[in-house]
Amino acid sequence: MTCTFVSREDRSQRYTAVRDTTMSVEAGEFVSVVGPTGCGKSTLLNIAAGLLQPSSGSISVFGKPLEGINTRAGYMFQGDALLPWRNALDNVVAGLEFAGVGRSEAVERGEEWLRRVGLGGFGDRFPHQMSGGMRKRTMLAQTLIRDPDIILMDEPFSALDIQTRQLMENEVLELWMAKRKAVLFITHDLDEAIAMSDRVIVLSAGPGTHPIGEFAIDLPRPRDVSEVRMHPRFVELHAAIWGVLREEVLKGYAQQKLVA
Ligand SMILES: Nc1ncnc2c1ncn2[C@@H]1O[C@H](COP(=O)(O)OP(=O)(O)OP(=O)(O)O)[C@@H](O)[C@H]1O
Repeated sequence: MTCTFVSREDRSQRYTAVRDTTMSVEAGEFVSVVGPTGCGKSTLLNIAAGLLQPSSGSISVFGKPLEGINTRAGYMFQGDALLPWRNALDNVVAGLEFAGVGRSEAVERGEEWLRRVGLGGFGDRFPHQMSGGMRKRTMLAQTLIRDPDIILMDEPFSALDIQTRQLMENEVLELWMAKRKAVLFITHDLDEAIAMSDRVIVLSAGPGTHPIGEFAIDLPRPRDVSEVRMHPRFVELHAAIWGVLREEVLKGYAQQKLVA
């Protein structure tokens, strides 16, 4: 699959973000994609979500070609995606409401999910009354409440401090271990990718991003993201993947400096 953006002002101006890329995630598999900044990671995720059409190539979901929005997927964005005028509970149940679930069932399931993400009793807080970690937990509950078969996450924890981040990574792993849904996880943090995943895919710097390495993460589960970093196999995998990623990060950085 390839994805080229055409400039609105000048249609001869084109930018091919992703080129000749084939990627698959098995049911129940946790796959991370790492790559230098601006290389096209979010573009790939938007394509998987059905928010963006590839310029050529195709996407299939559980064997069927994807047309329009990927309704089997839940999407957790990089930034703050909560509605500021809704409290935590009403944010969590928004998707159920849109799907036509009745209020009392929605509230029951919403409260259950708030408890699962450690926010039991905080349902009446508005986004501005919550910490960054609480907002992320609310977003997590909002994404998972509809029980999607595929979970798409775009650097979900990049804005958090390291302690909150590790807590949330462990929570996501725990929830994932219980349900084993397919996860496509975008991050620029190699440690996070290795600690969480079954497989790590490395993307090249753009333009024309494509996978340049793929690594099976054969670390035992269940994992604690801070402990697993001490595992000798973790260190080995980190060195091997960084060997592939390093050059691309430098290229990506040089390009950003050119643009700036
Ligand atoms: N709608 C668009 N129109 C034109 N160019 C775009 C559009 N969306 C993305 N791009 C370009 O495509 C490239 C890839 O963007 P993308 O957001 O996928 O990168 P990323 O790897 O997710 O970045 P980051 O690590 O900074 O989040 C960038 O150079 C970006 O400027």
